[in-house]
Amino acid sequence: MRLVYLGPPGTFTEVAAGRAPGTAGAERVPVASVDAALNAVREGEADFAVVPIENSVEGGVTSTLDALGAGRPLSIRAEVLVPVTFVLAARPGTALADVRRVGSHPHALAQCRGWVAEHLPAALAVPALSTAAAAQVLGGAAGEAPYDAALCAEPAALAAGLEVLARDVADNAGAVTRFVVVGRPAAPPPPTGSDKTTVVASLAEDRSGALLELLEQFATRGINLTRIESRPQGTELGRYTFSIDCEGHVADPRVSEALMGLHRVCPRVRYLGSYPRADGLAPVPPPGTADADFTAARAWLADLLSGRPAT
Ligand SMILES: O=C(O)C(=O)C[C@]1(C(=O)O)C=C[C@@H](O)C=C1
Repeated sequence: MRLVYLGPPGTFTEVAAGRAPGTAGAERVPVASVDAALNAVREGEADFAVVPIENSVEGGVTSTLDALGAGRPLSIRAEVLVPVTFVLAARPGTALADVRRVGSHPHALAQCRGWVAEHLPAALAVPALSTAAAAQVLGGAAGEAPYDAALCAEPAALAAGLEVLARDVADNAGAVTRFVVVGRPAAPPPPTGSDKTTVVASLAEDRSGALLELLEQFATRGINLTRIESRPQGTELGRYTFSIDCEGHVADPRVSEALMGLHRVCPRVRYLGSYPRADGLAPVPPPGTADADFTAARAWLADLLSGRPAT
Protein backbone atom coordinates (compact mmCIF):
# COMPACT_ATOMS: atom_id res chain seq x y z
CA MET A 1 0.00 0.00 0.00
CA ARG A 2 1.37 3.45 -0.97
CA LEU A 3 0.18 6.70 0.56
CA VAL A 4 1.21 10.17 -0.60
CA TYR A 5 0.85 13.32 1.47
CA LEU A 6 1.49 17.05 1.21
CA GLY A 7 5.16 17.25 2.10
CA PRO A 8 7.99 17.62 2.60
CA PRO A 9 8.59 15.69 5.84
CA GLY A 10 7.74 17.95 8.76
CA THR A 11 4.34 19.12 7.58
CA PHE A 12 1.25 18.80 9.73
CA THR A 13 -0.06 16.70 6.87
CA GLU A 14 2.73 14.20 7.57
CA VAL A 15 1.43 13.93 11.14
CA ALA A 16 -2.06 13.26 9.77
CA ALA A 17 -0.69 10.69 7.31
CA GLY A 18 0.90 8.84 10.22
CA ARG A 19 -2.53 8.58 11.85
CA ALA A 20 -4.57 7.76 8.75
CA PRO A 21 -6.96 4.93 9.66
CA GLY A 22 -6.50 1.69 7.74
CA THR A 23 -3.04 2.55 6.39
CA ALA A 24 -0.78 0.82 8.92
CA GLY A 25 2.40 -0.38 7.22
CA ALA A 26 1.82 1.74 4.12
CA GLU A 27 4.73 3.38 2.35
CA ARG A 28 4.36 7.12 3.03
CA VAL A 29 5.71 9.40 0.29
CA PRO A 30 5.79 13.23 0.50
CA VAL A 31 4.77 15.20 -2.60
CA ALA A 32 5.01 18.92 -3.31
CA SER A 33 1.34 19.91 -3.59
CA VAL A 34 -2.26 18.88 -2.96
CA ASP A 35 -2.79 18.49 -6.71
CA ALA A 36 0.25 16.21 -6.99
CA ALA A 37 -1.06 14.08 -4.13
CA LEU A 38 -4.57 13.69 -5.55
CA ASN A 39 -3.35 13.15 -9.11
CA ALA A 40 -1.00 10.40 -7.91
CA VAL A 41 -4.11 8.54 -6.70
CA ARG A 42 -5.98 9.28 -9.92
CA GLU A 43 -3.05 7.92 -11.95
CA GLY A 44 -2.76 4.78 -9.82
CA GLU A 45 0.70 5.82 -8.56
CA ALA A 46 -0.61 5.76 -4.98
CA ASP A 47 -3.48 4.06 -3.21
CA PHE A 48 -4.30 6.97 -0.91
CA ALA A 49 -3.53 10.66 -0.51
CA VAL A 50 -3.67 12.62 2.73
CA VAL A 51 -4.40 16.31 2.22
CA PRO A 52 -5.66 19.19 4.41
CA ILE A 53 -9.30 20.17 3.80
CA GLU A 54 -10.18 22.73 6.47
CA ASN A 55 -8.80 24.59 9.44
CA SER A 56 -10.71 25.78 12.51
CA VAL A 57 -9.45 29.37 12.00
CA GLU A 58 -9.00 29.88 8.27
CA GLY A 59 -11.69 27.54 6.95
CA GLY A 60 -11.52 25.44 3.80
CA VAL A 61 -8.28 24.68 2.00
CA THR A 62 -9.29 25.87 -1.45
CA SER A 63 -6.66 23.86 -3.33
CA THR A 64 -8.18 20.70 -1.84
CA LEU A 65 -11.81 21.75 -2.26
CA ASP A 66 -11.26 22.65 -5.91
CA ALA A 67 -9.22 19.52 -6.67
CA LEU A 68 -11.85 17.23 -5.12
CA GLY A 69 -14.75 19.07 -6.74
CA ALA A 70 -13.45 18.72 -10.28
CA GLY A 71 -11.42 16.33 -12.39
CA ARG A 72 -11.65 12.56 -12.19
CA PRO A 73 -13.75 11.62 -9.15
CA LEU A 74 -12.09 10.51 -5.92
CA SER A 75 -13.47 9.09 -2.69
CA ILE A 76 -12.91 10.34 0.87
CA ARG A 77 -12.30 7.29 3.04
CA ALA A 78 -11.45 8.85 6.42
CA GLU A 79 -10.71 12.10 8.22
CA VAL A 80 -7.97 12.98 10.72
CA LEU A 81 -7.86 15.99 13.07
CA VAL A 82 -4.47 17.45 14.05
CA PRO A 83 -3.95 20.29 16.54
CA VAL A 84 -1.58 22.86 15.02
CA THR A 85 0.89 25.21 16.70
CA PHE A 86 3.55 27.24 14.92
CA VAL A 87 7.02 28.55 15.51
CA LEU A 88 8.75 31.37 13.67
CA ALA A 89 12.11 30.02 12.55
CA ALA A 90 15.06 31.50 10.70
CA ARG A 91 18.63 30.80 9.68
CA PRO A 92 21.06 30.74 12.63
CA GLY A 93 22.19 34.25 13.54
CA THR A 94 19.01 35.94 12.27
CA ALA A 95 17.55 38.40 14.78
CA LEU A 96 13.81 38.95 14.95
CA ALA A 97 14.39 42.59 14.03
CA ASP A 98 16.08 41.43 10.80
CA VAL A 99 12.97 39.63 9.52
CA ARG A 100 11.37 41.45 6.56
CA ARG A 101 9.61 38.53 4.83
CA VAL A 102 7.79 35.60 6.44
CA GLY A 103 7.07 32.48 4.38
CA SER A 104 4.60 29.62 4.90
CA HIS A 105 1.44 27.94 3.64
CA PRO A 106 -1.35 30.54 3.24
CA HIS A 107 -3.33 28.85 6.03
CA ALA A 108 -0.37 29.17 8.39
CA LEU A 109 0.17 32.82 7.44
CA ALA A 110 -3.51 33.48 8.12
CA GLN A 111 -3.43 31.77 11.53
CA CYS A 112 -0.44 33.86 12.63
CA ARG A 113 -1.48 37.11 10.96
CA GLY A 114 -2.05 38.96 14.25
CA TRP A 115 1.20 37.89 15.85
CA VAL A 116 3.19 38.87 12.75
CA ALA A 117 1.40 42.25 12.52
CA GLU A 118 2.19 42.96 16.17
CA HIS A 119 5.81 41.78 16.23
CA LEU A 120 6.87 42.27 12.59
CA PRO A 121 4.65 45.11 11.33
CA ALA A 122 6.80 45.74 8.26
CA ALA A 123 7.14 42.09 7.26
CA LEU A 124 5.70 40.79 3.99
CA ALA A 125 3.87 37.45 3.89
CA VAL A 126 5.22 35.11 1.21
CA PRO A 127 3.12 32.01 0.36
CA ALA A 128 4.71 28.57 0.10
CA LEU A 129 3.31 25.16 -0.84
CA SER A 130 3.42 23.99 2.78
CA THR A 131 4.77 24.94 6.21
CA ALA A 132 7.66 22.48 6.00
CA ALA A 133 8.39 23.51 2.40
CA ALA A 134 8.97 27.05 3.66
CA ALA A 135 11.36 25.79 6.34
CA GLN A 136 13.17 23.57 3.83
CA VAL A 137 13.62 26.37 1.29
CA LEU A 138 14.96 28.70 3.97
CA GLY A 139 17.21 26.08 5.50
CA GLY A 140 18.40 24.48 2.30
CA ALA A 141 19.08 27.28 -0.13
CA ALA A 142 22.45 28.88 0.31
CA GLY A 143 22.41 32.64 -0.25
CA GLU A 144 19.24 34.51 -1.18
CA ALA A 145 15.94 32.94 -0.06
CA PRO A 146 12.42 34.25 -0.80
CA TYR A 147 11.88 34.98 2.91
CA ASP A 148 13.93 35.56 6.07
CA ALA A 149 11.77 33.42 8.38
CA ALA A 150 9.27 30.59 8.13
CA LEU A 151 6.12 29.66 10.08
CA CYS A 152 6.08 25.91 10.61
CA ALA A 153 5.99 23.13 13.17
CA GLU A 154 9.05 23.10 15.43
CA PRO A 155 10.30 19.67 14.19
CA ALA A 156 10.29 21.00 10.62
CA ALA A 157 12.36 24.01 11.70
CA LEU A 158 14.92 21.85 13.48
CA ALA A 159 15.09 19.38 10.59
CA ALA A 160 15.85 22.29 8.24
CA GLY A 161 18.66 23.52 10.47
CA LEU A 162 16.78 26.66 11.46
CA GLU A 163 16.72 28.40 14.82
CA VAL A 164 13.41 29.07 16.58
CA LEU A 165 12.89 32.83 17.02
CA ALA A 166 9.46 32.53 18.68
CA ARG A 167 7.09 29.76 19.75
CA ASP A 168 3.27 29.55 19.89
CA VAL A 169 2.86 32.39 17.40
CA ALA A 170 -0.67 31.39 16.26
CA ASP A 171 -3.43 33.91 17.08
CA ASN A 172 -5.91 31.25 18.20
CA ALA A 173 -4.94 28.69 20.79
CA GLY A 174 -6.37 25.25 20.18
CA ALA A 175 -6.45 25.56 16.40
CA VAL A 176 -7.13 22.29 14.60
CA THR A 177 -6.69 21.29 10.98
CA ARG A 178 -8.83 18.56 9.42
CA PHE A 179 -7.25 16.23 6.88
CA VAL A 180 -8.90 13.68 4.60
CA VAL A 181 -7.68 10.31 3.39
CA VAL A 182 -8.61 10.06 -0.29
CA GLY A 183 -8.67 7.04 -2.59
CA ARG A 184 -10.15 6.09 -5.92
CA PRO A 185 -13.94 5.72 -6.07
CA ALA A 186 -15.17 2.74 -4.07
CA ALA A 187 -18.27 1.60 -2.21
CA PRO A 188 -18.42 3.38 1.15
CA PRO A 189 -17.59 1.40 4.29
CA PRO A 190 -20.63 0.21 6.27
CA PRO A 191 -22.32 2.80 8.53
CA THR A 192 -20.90 3.08 12.04
CA GLY A 193 -23.59 5.31 13.56
CA SER A 194 -21.01 8.10 13.76
CA ASP A 195 -20.39 9.07 10.15
CA LYS A 196 -20.05 12.07 7.89
CA THR A 197 -20.88 12.44 4.19
CA THR A 198 -19.26 14.88 1.78
CA VAL A 199 -20.80 16.09 -1.49
CA VAL A 200 -20.26 18.90 -3.97
CA ALA A 201 -23.36 20.33 -5.65
CA SER A 202 -24.05 23.14 -8.10
CA LEU A 203 -27.25 25.18 -8.22
CA ALA A 204 -29.79 24.88 -11.04
CA GLU A 205 -29.58 28.56 -11.92
CA ASP A 206 -28.88 31.87 -10.26
CA ARG A 207 -32.38 32.55 -8.95
CA SER A 208 -33.76 33.41 -5.50
CA GLY A 209 -34.43 30.30 -3.50
CA ALA A 210 -32.04 28.06 -5.44
CA LEU A 211 -29.71 27.68 -2.44
CA LEU A 212 -32.68 27.25 -0.10
CA GLU A 213 -33.94 24.41 -2.32
CA LEU A 214 -30.56 22.71 -1.96
CA LEU A 215 -30.44 23.20 1.82
CA GLU A 216 -34.04 21.99 2.23
CA GLN A 217 -32.99 18.56 0.98
CA PHE A 218 -31.10 18.20 4.27
CA ALA A 219 -33.24 20.26 6.65
CA THR A 220 -36.53 18.49 5.95
CA ARG A 221 -34.84 15.18 6.77
CA GLY A 222 -33.29 16.40 9.99
CA ILE A 223 -29.72 16.28 8.69
CA ASN A 224 -27.25 18.72 10.24
CA LEU A 225 -24.59 20.23 7.98
CA THR A 226 -21.16 20.38 9.60
CA ARG A 227 -19.56 22.39 6.79
CA ILE A 228 -20.74 24.28 3.71
CA GLU A 229 -18.49 26.37 1.51
CA SER A 230 -19.06 28.01 -1.83
CA ARG A 231 -16.33 27.84 -4.45
CA PRO A 232 -16.41 29.63 -7.83
CA GLN A 233 -17.13 27.31 -10.74
CA GLY A 234 -14.54 29.28 -12.70
CA THR A 235 -16.88 29.70 -15.67
CA GLU A 236 -18.20 33.19 -14.88
CA LEU A 237 -18.48 35.64 -12.01
CA GLY A 238 -21.19 34.65 -9.55
CA ARG A 239 -21.41 30.95 -10.45
CA TYR A 240 -20.60 28.74 -7.47
CA THR A 241 -20.52 25.13 -6.36
CA PHE A 242 -21.15 24.18 -2.76
CA SER A 243 -18.87 21.82 -0.88
CA ILE A 244 -20.90 20.24 1.93
CA ASP A 245 -20.26 17.91 4.86
CA CYS A 246 -23.36 16.50 6.54
CA GLU A 247 -23.93 14.20 9.48
CA GLY A 248 -24.77 10.60 8.62
CA HIS A 249 -23.88 7.92 6.08
CA VAL A 250 -25.18 7.62 2.52
CA ALA A 251 -26.77 4.27 3.52
CA ASP A 252 -28.81 5.98 6.27
CA PRO A 253 -32.31 6.38 4.77
CA ARG A 254 -32.52 10.09 5.60
CA VAL A 255 -29.15 10.74 3.93
CA SER A 256 -30.04 8.56 0.93
CA GLU A 257 -33.26 10.53 0.49
CA ALA A 258 -31.43 13.86 0.84
CA LEU A 259 -28.82 12.95 -1.78
CA MET A 260 -31.54 11.76 -4.16
CA GLY A 261 -33.26 15.09 -3.57
CA LEU A 262 -30.03 16.90 -4.46
CA HIS A 263 -29.84 14.80 -7.61
CA ARG A 264 -33.36 15.95 -8.54
CA VAL A 265 -32.86 19.69 -7.95
CA CYS A 266 -29.16 20.26 -8.74
CA PRO A 267 -27.68 19.92 -12.25
CA ARG A 268 -24.53 18.39 -10.81
CA VAL A 269 -23.90 16.48 -7.60
CA ARG A 270 -20.56 14.81 -6.83
CA TYR A 271 -20.67 12.31 -3.96
CA LEU A 272 -17.22 12.28 -2.34
CA GLY A 273 -17.82 9.66 0.34
CA SER A 274 -19.24 8.60 3.69
CA TYR A 275 -16.72 7.90 6.43
CA PRO A 276 -16.40 7.67 10.21
CA ARG A 277 -16.30 10.96 12.11
CA ALA A 278 -12.94 11.62 13.75
CA ASP A 279 -14.74 12.93 16.86
CA GLY A 280 -16.82 9.75 17.22
CA LEU A 281 -19.99 11.75 17.90
CA ALA A 282 -23.27 9.98 17.12
CA PRO A 283 -25.93 12.70 16.79
CA VAL A 284 -29.53 11.68 17.53
CA PRO A 285 -31.77 12.25 14.48
CA PRO A 286 -34.76 14.55 15.17
CA PRO A 287 -38.16 12.85 15.62
CA GLY A 288 -39.45 11.29 12.42
CA THR A 289 -36.06 11.14 10.71
CA ALA A 290 -34.47 8.06 12.29
CA ASP A 291 -33.89 4.98 10.14
CA ALA A 292 -36.80 3.21 11.88
CA ASP A 293 -39.13 6.08 10.94
CA PHE A 294 -38.24 5.73 7.27
CA THR A 295 -38.62 1.95 7.45
CA ALA A 296 -42.04 2.26 9.10
CA ALA A 297 -43.13 4.84 6.53
CA ARG A 298 -42.11 2.58 3.65
CA ALA A 299 -44.01 -0.35 5.23
CA TRP A 300 -47.07 1.88 5.67
CA LEU A 301 -46.90 2.92 2.03
CA ALA A 302 -46.51 -0.72 0.91
CA ASP A 303 -49.67 -1.61 2.83
CA LEU A 304 -51.50 1.34 1.38
CA LEU A 305 -50.48 0.41 -2.18
CA SER A 306 -51.42 -3.25 -1.66
CA GLY A 307 -54.88 -2.42 -0.42
CA ARG A 308 -54.09 -3.61 3.07
CA PRO A 309 -55.68 -1.28 5.59
CA ALA A 310 -53.00 1.30 6.35
CA THR A 311 -54.00 2.73 9.73
O1 LIG B 1 0.49 20.39 6.48
C1 LIG B 1 1.09 21.45 6.45
O2 LIG B 1 2.09 21.69 7.16
C2 LIG B 1 0.61 22.53 5.57
O3 LIG B 1 1.36 23.39 5.22
C3 LIG B 1 -0.86 22.61 5.24
C4 LIG B 1 -1.65 23.25 6.36
C5 LIG B 1 -3.07 23.58 5.84
O4 LIG B 1 -3.34 23.44 4.61
O5 LIG B 1 -3.90 24.01 6.65
C6 LIG B 1 -1.80 22.33 7.48
C7 LIG B 1 -1.91 22.75 8.78
C8 LIG B 1 -1.91 24.19 9.10
O6 LIG B 1 -3.25 24.61 9.25
C9 LIG B 1 -1.24 24.99 8.08
C10 LIG B 1 -1.09 24.53 6.80
